Amino acid sequence: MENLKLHTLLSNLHSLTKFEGENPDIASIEHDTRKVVPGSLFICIKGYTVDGHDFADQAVKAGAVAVLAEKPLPLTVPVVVVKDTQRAMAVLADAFYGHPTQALRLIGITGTNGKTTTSHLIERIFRDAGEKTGLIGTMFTKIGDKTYNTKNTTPDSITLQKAFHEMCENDVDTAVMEVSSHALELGRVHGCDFDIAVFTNLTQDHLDFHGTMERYKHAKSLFFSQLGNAFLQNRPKFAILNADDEASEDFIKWTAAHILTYGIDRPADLRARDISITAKGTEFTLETPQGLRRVTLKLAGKFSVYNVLAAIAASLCAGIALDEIIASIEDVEGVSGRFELVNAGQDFSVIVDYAHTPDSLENVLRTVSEFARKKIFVVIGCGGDRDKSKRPIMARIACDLATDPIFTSDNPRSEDPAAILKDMEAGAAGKTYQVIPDRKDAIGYAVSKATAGDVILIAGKGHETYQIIGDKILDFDDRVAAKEAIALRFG
Ligand SMILES: CC(=O)N[C@H]1[C@@H](OP(=O)(O)OP(=O)(O)OC[C@H]2O[C@@H](n3ccc(=O)[nH]c3=O)[C@H](O)[C@@H]2O)O[C@H](CO)[C@@H](O)[C@@H]1O[C@H](C)C(=O)N[C@@H](C)C(=O)N[C@H](CCC(=O)O)C(=O)O
Ligand SMILES: Nc1ncnc2c1ncn2[C@@H]1O[C@H](COP(=O)(O)OP(=O)(O)OP(=O)(O)O)[C@@H](O)[C@H]1O
Ligand SMILES: N[C@H](CCC[C@H](N)C(=O)O)C(=O)O
Ligand SMILES: [Mg+2]
Repeated sequence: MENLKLHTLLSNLHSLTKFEGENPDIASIEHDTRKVVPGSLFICIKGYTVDGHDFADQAVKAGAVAVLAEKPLPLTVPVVVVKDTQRAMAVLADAFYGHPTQALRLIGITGTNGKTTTSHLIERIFRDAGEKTGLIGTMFTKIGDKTYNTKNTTPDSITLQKAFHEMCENDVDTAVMEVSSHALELGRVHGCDFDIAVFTNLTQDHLDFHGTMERYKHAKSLFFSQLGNAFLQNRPKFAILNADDEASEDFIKWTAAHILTYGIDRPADLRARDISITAKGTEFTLETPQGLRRVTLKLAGKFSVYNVLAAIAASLCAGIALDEIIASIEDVEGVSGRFELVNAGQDFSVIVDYAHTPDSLENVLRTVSEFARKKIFVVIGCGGDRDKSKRPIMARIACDLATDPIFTSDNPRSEDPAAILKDMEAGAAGKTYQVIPDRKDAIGYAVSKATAGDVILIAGKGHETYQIIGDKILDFDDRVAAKEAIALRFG
């Protein structure tokens, strides 16, 4: 990146009060002292844990040449005071990195479940169509063939714009990203010029953060109401909405973008009918304005059909040919940790899945029920420091839809694992279940009890390769734990 003068950078804020202080070169912008280098502009953010203003002097010691804050600070470098540093950070990040999303086709996916899966499907279609792609989401950030670890599903605005900038430098044509409700609420995607905004569904999660389903829905709706309000011929904006989810009815009213709907149960522009679940996956007939096609997926369940419909709709809006899209989709084997089969020579099925909400757990267990002929074991926990009200609901679903539910731990974080399990048990009064707090033991128990033809669903952690207990991040992978347990039993 070329250095920018502080005053030039600040002009992007369009503040009515002109900053008259010194005008150093800005080499980088950071909100985290741990990333500050000589020449950085440090932005103070009031966080949920600490206040970035308390770290400003540390930033200066690390080489920051200017500070953006919400109050005057006694520092040796210029301090620019704004009302809301979080908001200013998004504007400055976009400007510092050269407004990268204006040079990319940007596709975002929001919704409670299915964001990662749908984003991976879309990325695959565009790659097969010969485009260079970028991907940002829960599992990683990918630019061309390089992948980077991510902390958040949707990163903060600086990390985000930096990734987009790198995409532009690497000639990426299309960037596909997950847009979480937290990101929408906290303005992490302010300034991102989305071309296509996709909605998967809205069901219960994250009530610890949003408070009510209404507020949660409102956060999701921002994605569509903020989508380009100009009818540009060269860059039309599209909202891809799930006709079977009633939240879409409001999103349709609140967006000015062109709308394409998809669905199964209700009329939609793209509709799947005659769905049949086969041993190898799912088949359905696709109705589109461009004709009918029979589609054969290697992916399981009705919920996968929704993700596929959303991906097809987004790709059609970008002008990719329907038959090309279907060829790509039919070739997809699956997404890591989503309904992933673990085969280690055992005579029962073991499935690792990322279901960690009531709706996803119910969907995935219903899908299992469609082919399971004998017992269904489910190993399930609920995350610590996350929505407590979903715990009893998930436990009840596990008891209602599996024959052998086993409650265990899933990233207890700062909470006592026993207390989380008690919250779960409150939803399972009168039902039969086991409680095995150690996740490895819980998986071992299910594997030791399963017999030929049974199914074990290990839910909640999917692709995760860790278990967070207290402030320790321990190595843990459901797929490895299952394989080890199978090896122990069958030698
Ligand atoms: C609740 C929430 O969203 N928290 C996010 C927030 O953290 P925070 O407010 O606790 O930050 P903080 O630690 O108080 O720090 C405040 C400021 O001081 C700075 N600081 C702090 C310490 C230090 O030594 N030096 C320093 O400069 C920090 O960089 C920050 O600017 O800002 C951080 C940096 O951007 C985020 O990584 C962090 O996400 C945490 C890890 C998190 O768990 N978030 C979850 C709830 C979340 O956002 N989830 C959604 C996905 C949900 C889904 O997919 O279903 C997501 O998009 O990831
Ligand atoms: N369209 C869908 N509707 C309901 N459940 C789904 C759907 N797609 C996937 N799921 C279920 O949700 C789980 C998580 O899927 P995925 O990772 O794609 O969602 P996500 O929205 O990215 O989740 P997160 O917000 O945690 O990143 C899957 O393992 C599956 O059980
Ligand atoms: N994006 C979700 C992931 C939850 C995954 C589950 N394993 C847990 O830790 O609760 C969250 O941060 O709430
Ligand atoms: Mg995700």
